[in-house]
Amino acid sequence: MSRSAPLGAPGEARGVLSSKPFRRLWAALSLSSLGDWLGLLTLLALAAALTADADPMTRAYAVAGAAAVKLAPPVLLSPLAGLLADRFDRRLTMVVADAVRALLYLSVPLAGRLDWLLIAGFLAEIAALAWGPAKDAALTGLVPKRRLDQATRLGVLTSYGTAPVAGAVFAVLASLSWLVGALLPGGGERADAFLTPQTDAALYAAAVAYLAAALTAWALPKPRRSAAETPPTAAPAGPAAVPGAAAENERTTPLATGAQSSDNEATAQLQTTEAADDAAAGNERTAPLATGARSSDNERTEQFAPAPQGTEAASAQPSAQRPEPAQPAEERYRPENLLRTLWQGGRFAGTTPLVRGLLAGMVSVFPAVAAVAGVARLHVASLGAGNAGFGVLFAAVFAGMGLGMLAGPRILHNLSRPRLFAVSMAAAAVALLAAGLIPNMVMAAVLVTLAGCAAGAAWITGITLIHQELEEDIRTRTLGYLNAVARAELLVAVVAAPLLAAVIGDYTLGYGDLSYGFLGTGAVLLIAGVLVLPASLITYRRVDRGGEVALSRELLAALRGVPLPTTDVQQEERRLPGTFIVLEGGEGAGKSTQAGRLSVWLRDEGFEVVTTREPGSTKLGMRLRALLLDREDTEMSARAEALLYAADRAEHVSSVILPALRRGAIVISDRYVDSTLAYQGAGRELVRDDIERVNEWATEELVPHLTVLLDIPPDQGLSRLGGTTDRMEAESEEFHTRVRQSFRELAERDPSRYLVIDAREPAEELTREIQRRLRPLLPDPVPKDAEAITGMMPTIKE
Ligand SMILES: Nc1ncnc2c1ncn2[C@@H]1O[C@H](COP(=O)(O)OP(=O)(O)O)[C@@H](O)[C@H]1O
Ligand SMILES: Cc1cn([C@H]2C[C@H](O)[C@@H](COP(=O)(O)OP(=O)(O)O)O2)c(=O)[nH]c1=O
Repeated sequence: MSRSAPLGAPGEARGVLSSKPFRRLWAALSLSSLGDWLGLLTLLALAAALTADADPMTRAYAVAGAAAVKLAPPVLLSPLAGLLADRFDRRLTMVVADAVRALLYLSVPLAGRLDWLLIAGFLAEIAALAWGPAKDAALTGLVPKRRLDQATRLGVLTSYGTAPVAGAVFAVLASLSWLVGALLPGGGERADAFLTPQTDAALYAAAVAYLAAALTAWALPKPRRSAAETPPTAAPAGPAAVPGAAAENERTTPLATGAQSSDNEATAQLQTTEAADDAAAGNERTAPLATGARSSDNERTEQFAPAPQGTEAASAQPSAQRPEPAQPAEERYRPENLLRTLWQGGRFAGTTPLVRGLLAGMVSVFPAVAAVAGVARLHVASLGAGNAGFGVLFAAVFAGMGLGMLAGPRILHNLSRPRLFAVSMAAAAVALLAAGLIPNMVMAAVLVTLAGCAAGAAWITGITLIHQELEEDIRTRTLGYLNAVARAELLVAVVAAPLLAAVIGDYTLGYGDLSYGFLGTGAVLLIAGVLVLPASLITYRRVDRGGEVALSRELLAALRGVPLPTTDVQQEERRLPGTFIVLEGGEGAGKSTQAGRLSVWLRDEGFEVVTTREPGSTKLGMRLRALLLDREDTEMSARAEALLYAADRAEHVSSVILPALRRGAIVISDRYVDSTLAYQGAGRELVRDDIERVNEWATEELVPHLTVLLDIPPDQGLSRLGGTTDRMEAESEEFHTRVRQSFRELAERDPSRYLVIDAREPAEELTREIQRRLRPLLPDPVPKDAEAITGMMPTIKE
């Protein structure tokens, strides 16, 4: 499993959304998720509203209870989903579950009672338990297998992307109904922050969203798939799942525990043979209990499902209509068993110190941010804001998280990932601390956004690191475990947060004329920050690989967007005794001439010298060189060209340069990575970052100690070369001018690692300049007899 494409990459979304049936399913999922989030918001707000006159503790119980009924069922009752899964037609299940939820949410404002609020909320979640597996199975049926991962990721992204939307909708509806209430006769008294009509509007909106989702699901086509494909194990959706883990866990995570995955394999095998049986026996093998329901569902489905393209003619003839099984065996869904995952998970988690540190960090950040959602309603009330403020705060946390996931790693891309992880954790902690201490609504919204942003960045970085660090098998289990822990934590944190706030209570601290309102809800945020801060320090210790550049220096460089000159340190880390020198420059600049002169000088000094060049210093390289410089082959795409140079380089580094450096030799290479950056990056106008990444990988991040840039105007360099030109030399003047400019920019970026000289000077003068710069870098000379080895290495043309 390769690293996942970035979440929600536009290209990715476009790819899956080009399928019309999936677009429908996606619309149904979006509407349903919107309903979920609106439901959560209204339940929390209404619980507070209905207990507005009660004491703070009762109110906290009401809010915590509302959170519990909404979040506990997916955690505690996930085995039930297994019983429900595949018992009924999936499309019908989705429609019914959405319709039931719509009716339940409609009934809440009509009843206007706390006990019914809690019961209705709970029942709605039971309906959601049936909806989830049905949606996942529908996904398998509608999306081609190769797109399934993308579709699942888009689905998870949508589940969370709708959270800030719901927050904003809630805020707008609350403000509007407040306004209407205030304008009505006697409105002055009714414009109360806790007034239920404000939440009623959002409940109606949730009901409308569910109804629209039901209608959209109704229009879904009947799934058809080939029998041999294995079922997906869907990523969890809805408020109870965890963004990063779910997004990255691909489709196998929920079945992450050992027992489950073996179950799954067994099922997959079984299903393949069963599917064949199905085709022959018309699904007679189906469990008796389900048969009746299925066949009638099936008929209905046949009537409503649009015929697939190209089969209209066939289906017009009754004899051609052979009922297909409503629930083909290969699509049978195995839901996750969250409790089992939690129970079994700890055994394999944390195989290396880095992973242990990451896991510890991630499980400490998540509940801290979840606590914000738990206290948000009561906190905004204490800050004098009403439901609209609650909507804003809720939207702020989730929008912040989304932003952090998308932008965090990009903005600070020069910071090492383990450090980015720990720094993001600390930033989330500080933002929470400040949010807890500053009793002001606007500041709360800003700080909570920042905390969400930092937590989102930490989460996505942690997931990426886990992907990098762990082998596929253990990684899948780890992500599954993490997902399960985070969901359980979300439940505990959201429920416990309001209770803790009520237990702490509000205080006014006075000093002379000054007074400071210390809020119980603020204290919860403060505690969250206080807990995460030391956790971030411990995590930093664990995940930081040590011996690197000071964090402050690296952080500053990352914020300024400049790469850190870590090369010396990296070389040190590698403990390579050799010295790596590269000559760069345009055509005819005199690189080979200088390489030859320098090697003569260095050998005289007693060093083992390896002079080499790119492309073409290895067997493979020679073939690549022939391909790359063949004038006949003008059709090559720029990317292919860049990759071929990188391939040549990978072979060069691993079979020539690194072995020589390990021996302690001085390696002089005529061209290296900068040539690709200049020729393919600037010359062919490819994205420099992409080339850098590919080359970092190809070279195992080997960076020269010194790069000598022989700078010369292209026309003068080219005029020095006699005879025929190769494919690159034959490029236009503008091309070579861009190449020259790019070389100069690369040198300016990191002057400590470059020597730029005017290559128009006489060769002897150039050699002297290089010698002056090189002397301090050279190690103690080695015995003369090492030169024998040098003779074996590829030589530079003179
Ligand atoms: N400093 C210099 N001044 C004038 N001519 C030079 C100088 N250095 C090299 N040359 C000549 O220029 C031509 C190209 O030099 P070469 O070292 O092969 O360049 P490159 O390897 O950069 O393509 C050769 O004929 C060489 O003798
Ligand atoms: C190493 C490298 C070379 N090149 C081009 C530059 C040169 O035109 C050609 C190498 O040919 P070569 O004959 O070795 O040229 P020079 O003597 O000037 O080094 O390949 C790239 O475009 N990208 C690269 O990464």
